[in-house]
Amino acid sequence: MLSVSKISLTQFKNYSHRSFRFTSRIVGITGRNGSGKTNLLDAIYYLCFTKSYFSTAENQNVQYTMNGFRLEASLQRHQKEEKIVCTVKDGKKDVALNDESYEKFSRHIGQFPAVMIAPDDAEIILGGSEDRRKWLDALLAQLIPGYLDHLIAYHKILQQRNSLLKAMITMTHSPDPLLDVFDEQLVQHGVPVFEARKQFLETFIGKVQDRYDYLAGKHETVAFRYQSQLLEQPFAALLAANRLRDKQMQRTTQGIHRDDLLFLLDEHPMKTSASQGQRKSFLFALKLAQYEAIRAHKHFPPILLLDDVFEKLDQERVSRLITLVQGPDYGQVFITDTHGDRLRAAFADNPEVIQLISMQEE
Ligand SMILES: Nc1ncnc2c1ncn2[C@@H]1O[C@H](COP(=O)(O)OP(=O)(O)OP(=O)(O)O)[C@@H](O)[C@H]1O
Repeated sequence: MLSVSKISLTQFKNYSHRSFRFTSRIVGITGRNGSGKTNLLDAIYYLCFTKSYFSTAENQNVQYTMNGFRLEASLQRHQKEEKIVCTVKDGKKDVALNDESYEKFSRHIGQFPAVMIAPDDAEIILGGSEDRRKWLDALLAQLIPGYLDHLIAYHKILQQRNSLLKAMITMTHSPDPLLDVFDEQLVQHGVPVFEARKQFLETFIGKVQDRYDYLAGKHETVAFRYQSQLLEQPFAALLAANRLRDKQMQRTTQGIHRDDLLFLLDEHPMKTSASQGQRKSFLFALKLAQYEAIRAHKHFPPILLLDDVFEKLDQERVSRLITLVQGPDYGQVFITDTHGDRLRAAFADNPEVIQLISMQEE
């Protein structure tokens, strides 16, 4: 079992300094709009992933006018107490587990698995292919050792290759020998990422379908289609066949950085055909299936962070979700809501299972 028992936030977003103790398996966080509920979930996410779920720019996590923040948490993992500290000061980040700083943050990912379900997740369906890759990569990084390292290396080489393609016009010598080297490295790091994505998605859809049917209370067929240029030809051949085109376009046109996922509901694209309610159910199903995949892989349940679920799902779906997360397959769950009464009522059958924390209390 993995759980957070204590967290302290200093100069993190709207928090000057505040500590919280978590004493139950289910923690309800209540408070007005803008009181910092989501920011608290994000702090927990940050400690697990060494980055915010919401903000890509680190300075957005630092309290306005300050020059750094500190997050510290005590966690229980397999009956052992662990301490994680993340600090950012003057743009420099440090992450330490039990007082030992990481040289590579990627070593931390997957050790303290967590899944966030938040309003912005709609982008996974409605946004561009980058949003879907980001979701899939965050998931696979927790499951497959080395996945993140391959992905980071791939993107670094891709950037160098693209810079070379742009600089080519001003060059007096042929860029081909250097492109050969980059291509070899792209294949070396791109193929394992492609294989991991392909293999994972083949079986994952079954889990999503189960969760969708459970939440919706009826059966509608959901499906994915993994779209990758690497399904058509081996990567090395693709790069070779498109070199001239890449030179003309001044960028790398083929590769796993172009992968996408097509989500289907009853064989129609979810993005354009599904209703808002169907999309919401699908997103929850996707995230819950993600949770289960991680649990099955790690042999212990991840931390589940549920932001504003009551605003997103109808009462019937919320009550199915609440029943599910109280079950034996789930570990520590954090749920935010603006209404304490609504949260209390949702757990009326089992009130002792939930600890309620109000943002208004200091
Ligand atoms: N870098 C920052 N420095 C200071 N305050 C910040 C920073 N970033 C965000 N905030 C503040 O945090 C608050 C938002 O907090 P959060 O999103 O956690 O609220 P919430 O309780 O989840 O609200 P809602 O119920 O509307 O979802 C806003 O008042 C915002 O101004």
